[in-house]
Amino acid sequence: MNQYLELCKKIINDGQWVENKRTNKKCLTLINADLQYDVENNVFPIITTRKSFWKSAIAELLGYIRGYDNAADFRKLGTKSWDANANDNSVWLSNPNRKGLDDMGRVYGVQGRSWVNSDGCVIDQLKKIINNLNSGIDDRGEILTFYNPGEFDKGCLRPCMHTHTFSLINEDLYLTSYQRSCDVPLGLNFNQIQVFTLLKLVAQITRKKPKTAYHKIVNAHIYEDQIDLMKVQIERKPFQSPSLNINPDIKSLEDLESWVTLDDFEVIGYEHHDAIKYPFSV
Ligand SMILES: Nc1nc(=O)c2c([nH]1)NC[C@@H]1CN(c3ccc(C(=O)N[C@@H](CCC(=O)O)C(=O)O)cc3)CN21
Ligand SMILES: O=c1ccn([C@H]2C[C@H](O)[C@@H](COP(=O)(O)O)O2)c(=O)[nH]1
Repeated sequence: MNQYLELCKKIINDGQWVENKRTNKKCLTLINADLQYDVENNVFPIITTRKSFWKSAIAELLGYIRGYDNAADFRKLGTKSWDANANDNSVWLSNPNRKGLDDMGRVYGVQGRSWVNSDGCVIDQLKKIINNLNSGIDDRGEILTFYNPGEFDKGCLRPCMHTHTFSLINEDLYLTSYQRSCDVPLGLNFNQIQVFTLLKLVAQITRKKPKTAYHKIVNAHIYEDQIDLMKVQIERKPFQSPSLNINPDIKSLEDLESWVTLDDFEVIGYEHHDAIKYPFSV
C-alpha cells in the first residue's frame, strides 16, 4: 500500500502536465514506476485509503483469461468496467469493425487466447504457458502478450497492461507484468490486484510456489478531474494489507474457463477508508 501512496505523491509533486488527445483531458504524468507484490506471503495489494471494488478487478482478469470480447460477458462475471469503452467512445462507435452493442473487438484476452498469425493459424499463448509450467519448463519466453499492433483497428482500446512474463526457477514461480499507460486512481487500483491474482492463480493451477510479482509501469498519470480527490486520498493513513483466499478446488485452466465465479475468491481482513468516486475518462 505504501508504494502506491508514494507513487501518487510523486505524481502530485513531480508530475508534468500532458495534454491527451484521445480523452481531450490533461494528465499529471510521471514516467516509470516499479511496483512489486509479495505473493509468497499473501500480502494482497489492495488499496486501503479508499474502498476498493476488488471483485470487479478479479472479474476483469477472469474475462481476460477466458478470452472474452464482449462487455456483456464481463457484466455476467461481475464487472461493468468495459461498458464505457465498448459503447460510449465515438471513435470505436464509428469503426466498421465494431460488431454491435457491447463488442470490444480483438483486445486483451482475445489476443492472449486466439492470436491469429500471418498463415491464419490461431495461437493460444496462455495454454502454451500453462502446459510448459505444468511440465516444469521455462523456455525464457513464457510470455502472454495482448499487444498486437496489426489489430489495433479491430479493438476499442489498445491494451494498457499488455504483457505478462512468467519465470520458473525449480518450483518457484515469478511474474513480471508491463503496463504502457496507467490511470493511477482507477486503473492501478484494479491492476495491482490483477497482477497479484494472476501469479497466485497460475501457481495454483500449475502446482508451483508463487514468489514475487513485479509490475512495471511506463506512463503513470492522474487525470485533471481526479487531482483534488487524490489530494484527499493521499492524506489518509493506510491500513494493513489483507490476504486473498482462492478456492483450492481450482486446479486447471479448464476450471478457470468453465465454473469459476467470484464466489471462489475471498479477501480476509480488509479494512479501508470511505469510498471515493473518481471520474472516468472514456
Ligand atoms: N480511463 C480509463 N481508466 C481505466 O482504468 C481503464 C479504462 N479507461 N478503460 C479500460 C479499463 C476499464 N477499467 C476500469 C473501468 C472502470 C473502473 C471504475 O469505475 N471503478 C470504480 C468502481 C468500480 C465498481 O463499482 O465496480 C472504482 O471506484 O474503482 C475501474 C477500472 C480499467 N481501464
Ligand atoms: O487496465 C487498465 C486499462 C486502462 N487503463 C487506463 C490508462 C489510460 O488512462 C486509459 C487508456 O488510455 P490510452 O489512451 O489508450 O493510453 O486507460 C489502466 O490504467 N489500466
